[in-house]
Amino acid sequence: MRVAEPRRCDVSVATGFLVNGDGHYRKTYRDLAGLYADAEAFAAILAEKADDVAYEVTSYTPGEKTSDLIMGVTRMEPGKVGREFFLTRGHIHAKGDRPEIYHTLSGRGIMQLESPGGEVRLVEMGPQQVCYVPPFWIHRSVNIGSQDLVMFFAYPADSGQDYGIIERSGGMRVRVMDNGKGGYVAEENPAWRERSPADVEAILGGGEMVA
Ligand SMILES: O=P(O)(O)OC[C@H]1O[C@](O)(CO)[C@@H](O)[C@@H]1O
Ligand SMILES: [Fe+2]
Repeated sequence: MRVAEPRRCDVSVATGFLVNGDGHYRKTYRDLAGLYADAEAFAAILAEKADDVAYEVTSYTPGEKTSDLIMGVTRMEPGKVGREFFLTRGHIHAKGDRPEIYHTLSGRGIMQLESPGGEVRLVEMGPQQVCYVPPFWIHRSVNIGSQDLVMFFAYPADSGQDYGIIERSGGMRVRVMDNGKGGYVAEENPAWRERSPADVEAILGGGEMVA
């Protein structure tokens, strides 16, 4: 068996890019339709900057196996839709037992986590703090600061992303909102629907998790 070549990439914290990677995608505000609670405020953002970049990901994918690690950098703009802070779409890994790490390089964020059973964890993320996202947690990042949120991430290359799990439950269970005092508050999402025990079991697939 031939061994893979090492790869050196550079992280540009200032631009929020992984330099010398092999992947790059952008999400515009138009791409984020349906994620936010305040439809009127979202329409106003679309009217102003529908095709501007809301967040972008530069990455390096060395292979496709469980034993390959995709690594990259996510850069997310600061801002709010109404009182709700800007966020990534969020997903669970299609292979749910795959974990992920996120290392915050700059900005202030929340790693918003939700277990299949509906438990919620909000992990505050500042520079040089690393969040371990265990297997089976739905995860999304939220920019609660006034600057770009820049995070390095790594996860097994065969993880995949399942976005439907959030859509099917009417969004994530809480929304991270401006508390009007320079901080955030988690508010219940009234549209959220609990997953059935059968759904939860299908997601966990006999795997183990703590929460
Ligand atoms: O894939 P989403 O939920 O739009 O969010 C993007 C973030 O998640 C990732 O897909 C990694 O799991 C990164 O590309 C980035 O940190
Ligand atoms: Fe992920």
